[in-house]
Amino acid sequence: MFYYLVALLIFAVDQATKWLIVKKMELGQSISIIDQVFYITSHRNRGAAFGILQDQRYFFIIITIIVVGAVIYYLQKHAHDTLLKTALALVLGGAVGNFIDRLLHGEVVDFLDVKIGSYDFPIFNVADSALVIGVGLIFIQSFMESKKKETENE
Ligand SMILES: CCC[C@@H]1OC(=O)[C@@H](C)C[C@H](C)CCCCC(=O)CCC[C@@H](CC)/C=C/C=C(\COC)CC[C@@H](O)[C@@H](O)C[C@H](O)CNC1=O
Repeated sequence: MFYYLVALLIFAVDQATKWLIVKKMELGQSISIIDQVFYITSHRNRGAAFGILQDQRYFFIIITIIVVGAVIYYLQKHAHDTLLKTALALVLGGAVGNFIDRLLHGEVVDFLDVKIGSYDFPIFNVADSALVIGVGLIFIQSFMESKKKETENE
């Protein structure tokens, strides 16, 4: 139950920040936070990561429903490890955050604009961050699990 509250918190922060960007900034407007490194830029994406598959709204909605279903099933049935449950809560909160954008508007609000040297990383949002961190933690947890099994079998 606690992990659903974590997901709800991620979802609420994601939606609140997107709402502020839509209300307080013009599309395309950019505010420098750390010059040459970090900007808040009001952007919309009708695709997935890196803007792939533009305008595949219903495809993304279906994929997200599958992702959310799998995460809830796993949270209920198989996840016992705190790290894994936290990771799944991050993925759940992030997936639902972008899902609501796609369902209501057919596009996702992005605003975190990071420039790494000359490379301008795709503008993303809180939901994307939670998704990437959540998936990263799942990889770390499964790697740790396999290491533990290896030492047990020795
Ligand atoms: C993070 C998953 C993207 C997120 O997936 C979602 O919603 C899920 C729940 C539903 C998708 C339809 C299905 C997952 C597709 C898999 C995927 O995408 C592989 C990603 C690899 C990963 C390797 C590290 C890149 C990460 C990139 C970015 C995130 O950087 C922090 C840049 C984000 C910007 O392009 C921004 O415009 C994106 C926009 O906000 C819409 N977001 C989505 O589609």
